[in-house]
This record gives sequence, structure tokens and C-alpha cells, in this order.
Amino acid sequence: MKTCLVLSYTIQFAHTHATAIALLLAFVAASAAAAVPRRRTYPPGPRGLPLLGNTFQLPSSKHWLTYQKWAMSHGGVISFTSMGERLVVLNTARAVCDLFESRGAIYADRPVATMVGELVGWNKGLGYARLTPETSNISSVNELYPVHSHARFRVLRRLFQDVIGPSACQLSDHIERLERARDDLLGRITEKSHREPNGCNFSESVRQSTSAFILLLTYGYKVPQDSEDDELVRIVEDAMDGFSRASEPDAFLVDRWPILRYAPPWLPGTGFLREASRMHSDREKLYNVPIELAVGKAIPSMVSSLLAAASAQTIEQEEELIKAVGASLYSGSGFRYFECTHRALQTHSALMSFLLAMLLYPEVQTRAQVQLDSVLGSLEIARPLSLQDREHLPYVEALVKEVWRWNPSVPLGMAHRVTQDDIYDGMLLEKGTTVYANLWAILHDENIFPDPFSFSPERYISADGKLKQIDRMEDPSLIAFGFGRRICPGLHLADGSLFLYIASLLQFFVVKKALDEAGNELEPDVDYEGFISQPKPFKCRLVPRLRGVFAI
Ligand code: HEM
Repeated sequence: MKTCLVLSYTIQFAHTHATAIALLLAFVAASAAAAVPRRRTYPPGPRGLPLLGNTFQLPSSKHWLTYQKWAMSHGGVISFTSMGERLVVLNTARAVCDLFESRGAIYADRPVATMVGELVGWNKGLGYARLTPETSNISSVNELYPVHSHARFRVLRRLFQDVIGPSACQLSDHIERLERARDDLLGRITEKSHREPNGCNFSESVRQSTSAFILLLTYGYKVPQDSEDDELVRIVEDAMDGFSRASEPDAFLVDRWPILRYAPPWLPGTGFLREASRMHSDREKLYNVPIELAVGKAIPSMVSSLLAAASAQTIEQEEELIKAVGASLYSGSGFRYFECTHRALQTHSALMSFLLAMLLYPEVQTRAQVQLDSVLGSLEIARPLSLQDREHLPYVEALVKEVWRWNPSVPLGMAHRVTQDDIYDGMLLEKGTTVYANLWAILHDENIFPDPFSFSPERYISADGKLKQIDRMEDPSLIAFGFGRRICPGLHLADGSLFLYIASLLQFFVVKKALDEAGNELEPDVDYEGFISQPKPFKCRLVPRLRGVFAI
């Protein structure tokens, strides 16, 4: 309408007939162009098959390597289709910052996860929390927090911030718990080394220790020696088993065709409904039972401090949220006390990568130990390390950054969902599209990290031995935890604990290759597996640097 008015106005005032005709033709051409639906310019990607798209070009594991290869031919932002669904992968720090950080609101949602989120009920917690538009003005804790609401998401993030945000991680209670967890790890490792002096796989000791720490942190609960029969460990294990199994990509058809959730249970092929109901009740148990254990406990915990801060009028609503935060701490950190085939743990994976790196780069280990001894004293008179020493140990700090970079535990982050059509560099990211940040590709970008496959803490150290000033897009101890509004809320906890574990292990042990029966050193297998990427099982020795001293 507006265009027509402008046109008639222009014709009236055109000086010549010819000009009017030219303008008319231009208008007709422009209208015709507008009438033809414009081709949508999705981000580029590999050419797929008609109807099937790229489904059969996708690898069965280590997807991040394939995405990085495609990005080399098509550019940093790529798209492709899998089983009819369009996916977008961001392979550069610039693109992830531009979208997840600068346009955060559009990228803060998670895709629907029918099995794990809707049926098993993990969407009550943080990781799978959806963000549909707010329907009511929920602004105070006097209101209920429906599962699908911005308000619930915001409150959960705030509670996480209260218990494991940067300030909470500086508190003496928190540091004490971390140091206790460190001592527990060193104790388990010492014991295992005594039993198998020629070398062993330390994965179990690391897994149990890091998981026991999460129980201590959340409920103030100390795992007893005989953990096999422990009721709480069992409850958490069962719930986490369901969580891991239900979140496996493509394990359940209902994730592909959500309509199946309404199928009658007698229909063949609907066994997943029974599975979902069992997992649901395991999750409910995890929500309800441990909170009762934490109440009135002498050891302060995350749950007890949140309960103490809740006001009497709102305790019912807040208790529900506190249960969700407790359970999300497990799912987020990946609690697994017993052997698990479904899923690895992030901190566990980072520690195993560290041990592997020390086997392959002994000179890095020696340099870190020289710095530790110079700050803490030589071993005969050394004191145990504390987190306050961190700022005096730039090389160890750089080593931790390199562990985050070399084998990031969550190489593709978690899926984000676009909440409205968005144009980026002329490319359309359509509402509803699932977007991943390829953190692995960013951390192996040779323009930022030259020679990216070498393990080299030196890349963060300046000529005077201090840490270089680096910005957010070059800092693996930030990049490895994702970007934007869904950035990992466990970042400060994970980074602090990894520092303490690594520095303390180096203070008291030398990591050496395992020996065969003839006393020859065995080369470790250097490979990774899993969506939470961890090194394939390998053996090593942790040899005390001075007899007796490591028993702190
Ligand atoms: C090695 C350690 C860890 C790494 C590398 C890691 C990494 C990540 C990444 C990449 C994400 C996805 C961010 C995104 O969507 O863009 C994430 C989410 C999350 N992480 Fe971690 N994480 C670690 C440890 C932890 C710990 C110790 C906790 C809790 C105690 C935790 C709790 C969570 C939660 C709750 C989310 C979901 C946040 C949300 O959806 O808003 N993580 N983490």
C-alpha cells in the first residue's frame, strides 16, 4: 500500500512520459521479485542426498572432528541435515561469542528432550530446562515456578551461583571441602599404587573420589568405606544411570518422534514407556530422599545452607527448587561412583587427560615440580598446597589451562535451540534449529593455539615466567565451559578442584609409564572415546617423590 502511494506520487511528478514508463516497469519487476519466495540462505555445509540429507555422512563418534573438517571447506558456521532436522555448528570463537553471548536471549533455550527431559523429568533441573516465553509475571518466590518458564530457569541459575559461583568458591567451608576431597584422592591413589606397583589404571580411584566430593558438597554426606551397600550412593547411582541412558543421543525413537509418548503401553515397541517410568521414579527418589538426610546434619552443605536461607513463608516452593539444584549438581558434574559404560564424568575425564599428558610430556611435569618446590619448600619440609598458593604458581596454572584445551571434556558443549529467526553474516538461523558450539575446534584453532596437538603450557607463559594476559576467546579455562547464558555454572568449582588435584598430585608423585613383567616401560594408547570425551583406558605409575611424605 505504502509502495503504491509512493509510485503514483512519483508518476505524477515525472517530467517525461518515458520516465514514468521506466518507473512503472521497475515497480512491476520489484513486485514480481518480492512475490517469488526468496531462497533461504542457510549456513553452508556438505552436499547431502535428496530427502536423506547428510544423515549417512555423520560419523558414529567424535563428531567434532568431522564438523571441523567441514568447516575448513565451508567456513566457520556450517549447517547440515540429519534425519530431516537441520543442525548448525559454530566452529570459531568469534561466531560463538557473536551468537551465544551478544545475542544471548535468542540462543539460551535447549531443544526438546522428550525422553530425558519430559518423560523422565530432568527438565525440572537446570541442564534440560526449557525456556518457553514467560506466560505470567512470576517475579517473587511466593509464586510457583512452572517447569517451562524463564522464571524457573533464572532462579535455578541464581541458586547455582549462590552455592558454586565465584564468591561461594572462595569461602573457607568450600575450600576445606575441596582440600578434604584432594586428600581423599591422594589416599586412594597411594593405596592403589601400593597394591599394583608396576602400574594400573587409576580411573576408578579418580571417579570414586570426584563423585564422593559431589555428595559431600551437596548433602554434607561422607561416603563410607563399604560404599557398595550404601543407600544414598545407590539412590544417586540409579538415578544417574537413568539420566545417562535417557540422554544418549538417538537411543530412543521417542526423541525423534515425540508423538510416540502418547502411544498406549500395550503397543509393541513401547517398552521405552516402562523404562521412562522406572527412571522417573528413580529420579523422584533422588529428589526426595537425600534432602531429608541433609537436614540437621553437622557438616554444612549446599542443601543445608540453601534451606537455612529460605524464608519460612516460601519454604515449600523453595524446597522443590533446592531439590532440583541438588539433583542438577549430579547430572551437571556427571556423578558416577561405580563403573559406568554410558557416560564419563567431566572432572574425571580432565584428570585422566592430565595423567596421560604427563606420561607423554615428562619435561612439563619436571618444570611444574620445580615451581611447586620453590613455592612450597623442598619435599622434606613441604607444606600441603592450598588454593591461596595458586597465584604464585603460574606454570602450574598454565598446565591446567592446557589440560582444558588439549582434550576438552565436553567437546561440543550442549545443544542450544534458536528461539526466533536470526540472520548472521547473511545466513539464516531458523527458529527451532539446534545449534552446537564446537569447543574442540575452537580449542584446536591453530591461529590461536599454534601446533594445537602438542601439550604446551608454555603457550600461556611470557618471557619473564608470568602468565600472559589473554582474552576470553583465547582462554581454555573459560572456553571449555561454553558461552552465553547457558555457560557451565560449575566452572569455578571444576577449575578450582582441577587445579588443586593436579598441583597436589605433582607435589607428591611423579607420573611414570607402567612396566611390563620384564620391567620395560609400556607406551600408553593415546586415543579418546565418548561424547564426554575421555582418554581410552591406560595404565601408569604414580611414584612418590619421597617415601612417606605423600601421606598428608
Ligand atoms: C570438567 C568439568 C566441566 C566441564 C568441562 C563442563 C562443561 C560444561 C559445558 C560445555 C556445558 C554446556 C554449556 C552450554 O550449553 O553452552 C555445561 C553445562 C552445565 N554444567 Fe558443566 N562442566 C564441568 C563441570 C561441571 C560441574 C562440576 C557442575 C556442577 C557441580 C556442572 C554443572 C553444569 C550444569 C548444571 C550445566 C547446564 C547449565 C544450563 O543448562 O544452564 N558442570 N558444562
